[in-house]
Amino acid sequence: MVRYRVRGGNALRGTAFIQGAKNAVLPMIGAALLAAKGRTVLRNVPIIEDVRRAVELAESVGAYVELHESERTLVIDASRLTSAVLPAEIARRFRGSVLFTPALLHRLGEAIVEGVGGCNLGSRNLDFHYLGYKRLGAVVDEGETVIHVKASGLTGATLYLDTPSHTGTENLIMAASLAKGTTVIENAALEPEVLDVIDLLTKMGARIRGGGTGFITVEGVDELHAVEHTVMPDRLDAGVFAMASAITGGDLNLVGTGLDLGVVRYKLEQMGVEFAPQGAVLSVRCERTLRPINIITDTYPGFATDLQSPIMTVAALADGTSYIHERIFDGRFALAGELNKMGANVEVDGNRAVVRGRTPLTGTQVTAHDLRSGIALVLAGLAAEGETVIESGYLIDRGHAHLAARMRALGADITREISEH
Ligand SMILES: CC(=O)N[C@H]1[C@@H](OP(=O)(O)OP(=O)(O)OC[C@H]2O[C@@H](n3ccc(=O)[nH]c3=O)[C@H](O)[C@@H]2O)O[C@H](CO)[C@@H](O)[C@@H]1O
Ligand SMILES: C=C(OP(=O)(O)O)C(=O)O
Repeated sequence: MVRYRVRGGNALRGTAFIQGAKNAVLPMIGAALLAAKGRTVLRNVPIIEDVRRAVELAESVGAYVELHESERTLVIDASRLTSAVLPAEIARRFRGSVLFTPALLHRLGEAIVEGVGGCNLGSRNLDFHYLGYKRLGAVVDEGETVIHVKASGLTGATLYLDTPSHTGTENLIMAASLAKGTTVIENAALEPEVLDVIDLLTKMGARIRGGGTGFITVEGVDELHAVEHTVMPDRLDAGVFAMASAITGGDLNLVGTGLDLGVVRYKLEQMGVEFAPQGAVLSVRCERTLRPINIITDTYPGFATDLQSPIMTVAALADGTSYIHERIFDGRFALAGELNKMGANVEVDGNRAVVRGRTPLTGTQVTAHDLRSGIALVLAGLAAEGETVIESGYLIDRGHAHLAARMRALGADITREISEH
């Protein structure tokens, strides 16, 4: 059991180093398995539990993988894949496991998916993935627990996503990259991480046009080769550090190549947070009482659902009533009950929440129900009086690298503990 212990009241000051993006590196590990020769090198890899699970999963299908933690570098040799099975005990522990299917399909002619994990956020369907594979010529056998996808070569087709699924877009681009002929993906996801994956695949030899337009065309090629790529910075990690600066009255300099917080920055500015880009560094501070905010989550370039829980904590500390409308997932308000235990006043009605601030927060024992509610509780702990103990800290470690050490370096009083129970 991992738990985080936070004693609130310290302002966070200094330079925060933003990790590489979880939601870019996971599809990249899946993409590396498409290369039948050579070694792929991924740099700026976040040392998070999801990456460790992805390494285990890649090894379980026969890839040779080196994770050089202090160099934040992965070396992946997928020249000898030996198993088409994505075993339940690893695959059920992270969502990114879904991104291994295209490589197994192309390299071994089948993928046997024993399970897919990820944050528990209500329904998380995969129908767009499987419908897409079918339209490319695969046979998909959806059993009670195991899904078997088979194909002796894929052929390009026109695909349409009902909503622009993030991993769905990545999977269908990977599947189309080695298919015969042209594939068109309509209503594709626009997320920057998807564009970073397209950059990697393009370096590998894939022919992909239209990234970022919602309308992607892929001309299939015969093979993809192993290359080197640097993972983009994690805008969710950056958003969390910006919020930590804001709610503690701190002053942080965020460092992460080409960091772009988009709408998150504008929403925090509406709340009174000041951002000052200084060349490659983004400074964040807040010297005034926070104003309340309205948030509607959406696919990119809308407000990212993954920062909805963290901004709920910020809203609880703002002076007035904030409104949050969650439009991506139907079960992403598990944070509300935990925040209320700390003294917040959050009322949930379906996919809408009303946050009445400002209420003083007091430390107590709380539970992370998913990665982002976990990090939102760390934020609450930083601003609370007394000690906050956050159970189920593994969920936080799924997505944030060396969190306690990075926050301690900025003045936070936070420790990460491991116990038997
Ligand atoms: C590893 C990774 O990149 N995870 C991210 C990815 O998850 P993930 O790719 O799983 O999220 P999707 O964009 O696919 O899902 C968004 C919504 O679409 C629905 N849907 C999706 C696919 C499908 O085939 N059918 C369907 O109905 C889901 O049930 C959900 O309600 O995007 C989410 C939304 O930005 C983020 O919260 C996750 O951090
Ligand atoms: C929902 C998330 O992750 P995953 O899709 O990996 O479960 C997240 O990062 O908040």
